[in-house]
Amino acid sequence: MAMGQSEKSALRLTNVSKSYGRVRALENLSFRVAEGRFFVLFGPSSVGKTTTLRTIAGLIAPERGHVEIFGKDWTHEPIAGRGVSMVFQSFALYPHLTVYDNLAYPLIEEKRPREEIDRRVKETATMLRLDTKINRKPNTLSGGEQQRVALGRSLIRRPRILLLDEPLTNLDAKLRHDMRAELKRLHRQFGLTIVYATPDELEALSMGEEIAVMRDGGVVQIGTPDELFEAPCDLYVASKIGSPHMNMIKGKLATDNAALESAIGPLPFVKKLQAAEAGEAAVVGIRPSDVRFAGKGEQGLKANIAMLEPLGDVTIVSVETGGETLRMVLPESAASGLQPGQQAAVILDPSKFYIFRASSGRTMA
Ligand SMILES: Nc1ncnc2c1ncn2[C@@H]1O[C@H](COP(=O)(O)OP(=O)(O)OP(=O)(O)O)[C@@H](O)[C@H]1O
Repeated sequence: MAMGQSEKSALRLTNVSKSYGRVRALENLSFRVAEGRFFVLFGPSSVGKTTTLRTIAGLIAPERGHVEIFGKDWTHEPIAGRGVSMVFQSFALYPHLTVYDNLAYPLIEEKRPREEIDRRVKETATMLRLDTKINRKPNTLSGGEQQRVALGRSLIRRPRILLLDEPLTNLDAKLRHDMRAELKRLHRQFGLTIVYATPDELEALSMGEEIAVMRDGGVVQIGTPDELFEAPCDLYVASKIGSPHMNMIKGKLATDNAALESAIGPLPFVKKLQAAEAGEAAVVGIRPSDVRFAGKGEQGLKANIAMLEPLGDVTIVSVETGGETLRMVLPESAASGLQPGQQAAVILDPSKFYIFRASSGRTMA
């Protein structure tokens, strides 16, 4: 989902760089977020997600680059007036205050009239389904309810952009699931622009309308979940998007550039590669769902079944062939009866190959 020309940008970062002493946290970071979009910053720990959010919020001034919010350059402007609110990973509620007073706090700080505060607290509590909990203290609430109060404290300011820094990390699996749905509902209902940082692939793919995959303080690729899954720009993105992860087979290109010579044998391509050097080191990627057992009369790669992981409706089957382990995803019914140690023949569908240049990791085909 590339941003259309007609779409208004809520946020635009251009070549933002920021260091902490010798640590380069952000390096020429650029991206745009359209108004109303659920935008995810996705990447492992230390790639710079929190630093990015803090820069947008105005808590950090970058050394280089620009931060524009709704068309205005805020790079060197104060925090107030940005219309941006941030929910931190370790949200801290005031333990001695009730839910009502926790929600009211930002408006009291803004010295709003009492009637307005009362109305907005009640509105926000209803919106977050906290209306029956309004007189409780935080320590009598569940983790999910506490998280909703923290969210409410941000939303009550009516931000134009909401920044969320790994907000579900401290919740258990069931609550995370519920909160994902809740956040999607809030986003749809109120048309908020959200920038959501997470190292969790499932969160990124299930909530993000657009995802920026980050590495080393920069953005590697931006796209919808489908775009990142279908057309990863390099090995890094290919290995981070899709579960179970893509199988990667190393080798070198055959002299005619029409196959990979690998430890498991030659893997012929559907089409000869252009702009490749014969003998060049390359990697073939194939999704576990595109590996299957050979049918009767079909010639497949000789393999041994190494491990079975039943997940309910599907089973992940790991097979060993030529010193490589390949994962396959099979429907439960197709995996029943399989045993570790059994011999099998597997087929890799060449029309589903991703081919990467080993030196740069970039996608070649
Ligand atoms: N105040 C600081 N002083 C020094 N180094 C810092 C500071 N804050 C962050 N860093 C470093 O900057 C880099 C980026 O950190 P950042 O917190 O932005 O990453 P992140 O992607 O949010 O990670 P996480 O998922 O663990 O929160 C890291 O190497 C981190 O150690």
